[in-house]
Amino acid sequence: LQSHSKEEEEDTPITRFQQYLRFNTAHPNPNYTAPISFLLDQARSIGLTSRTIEFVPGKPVLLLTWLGSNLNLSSILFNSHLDSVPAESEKWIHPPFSAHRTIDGHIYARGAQDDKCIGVQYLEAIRNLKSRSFSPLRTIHISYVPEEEIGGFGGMMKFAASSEFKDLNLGFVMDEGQASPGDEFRVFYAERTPWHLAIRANGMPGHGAKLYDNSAMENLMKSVELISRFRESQFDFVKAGKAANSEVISVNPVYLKAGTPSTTGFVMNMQPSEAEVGYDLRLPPMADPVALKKRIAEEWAPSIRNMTYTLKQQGKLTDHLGRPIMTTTNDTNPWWSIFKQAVEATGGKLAKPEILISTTDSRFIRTLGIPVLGFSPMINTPILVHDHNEFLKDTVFMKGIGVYESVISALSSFEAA
Ligand SMILES: CSCC[C@H](NC=O)C(=O)O
Ligand SMILES: [Zn+2]
Ligand SMILES: [Zn+2]
Repeated sequence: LQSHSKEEEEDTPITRFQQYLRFNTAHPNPNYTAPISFLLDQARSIGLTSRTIEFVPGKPVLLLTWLGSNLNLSSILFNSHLDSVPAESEKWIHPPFSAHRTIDGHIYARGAQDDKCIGVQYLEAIRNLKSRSFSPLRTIHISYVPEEEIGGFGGMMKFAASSEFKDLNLGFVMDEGQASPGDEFRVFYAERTPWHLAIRANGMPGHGAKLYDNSAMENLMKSVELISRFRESQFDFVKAGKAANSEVISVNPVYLKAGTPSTTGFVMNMQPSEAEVGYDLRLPPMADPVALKKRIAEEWAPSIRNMTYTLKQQGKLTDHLGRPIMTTTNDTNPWWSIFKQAVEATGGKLAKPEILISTTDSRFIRTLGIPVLGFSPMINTPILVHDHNEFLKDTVFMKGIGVYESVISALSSFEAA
């Protein structure tokens, strides 16, 4: 593979994307300082004002602004996160922070799709709009937040609850979406509620050779089987084509903890007195959380089998009446119509709006009653979020800039509401 060394010395949207990708912002030790100083340089060269706010020490939020001509109108925000999930370097074909560009234009990096692409595309779109002397009616903000990948609690959760956020007077927000393997752009209007469930079993310990009832392991495994059956029942809806992955409840085991450690591994002739399993659960907006809680208490972790559990809901996805929060995607929401037309004006097509399978920072903004659409303009691209060998093709990245030019100019020119 030949590298594009000559081009990489130049300053182009692609090389700026590569530069941004080379900052290692992966957990557990994301470097936030270097990418923010890079973004500040970009903002200066484009002519955007900037502010850095640290709601949590060492976890900066960067806010860039292009003032509109009518300050009475609500403003619009384009959000992305600075951080990434870890990458297992040795399992990648190109190092995850090299941003290596192959001869056929694939740019490999952790964060290439999730979600450093949009962070740079927003800026490049604005750079182009400015060079065409476009002038926005509404103020345009761009935010770069930390900690999204670990729940947003030290990032967007704090930002969205701040007076600084309130003062932005936002009417509409765009945040990350997901790649589309087909040729229609995907757009997201809601998310699933994430729950972290830990189930513990307690029982009499005993000799490894003895058959007896109600050991911790036996009881935990009973629950694991029950949960697997529930998981299958949900997955069957998906496999039968009756629901999308994001429209059913997912429950996936993420850790198992049991056994009595020894110097060589585990004590083999002891049945332990404690065992634990952890699950990642996701509830679509139409699921009944009360019914699921009942199922957990009565079937998955019943006290009559000496079981206990802890359930942690990762942020609220309901309004003050307990209703799930979804952004309207029909003509009663003018922001939706403008967005849709702006994408179509570039020759693009939008797929049927979806619920996101995972969770993003959008939930903290939707709970404030502000409409948010999740969108990352990547078509004909495999979905590689959190996977090995995450990449984005240069041509796809460049087309996305054009899509945002259309979207940003249309939304910021919207006069009513
Ligand atoms: C528990 S909220 C964590 C947010 C995270 N976001 C991206 O993957 C997710 O797991 O969906
Ligand atoms: Zn993301
Ligand atoms: Zn992610």
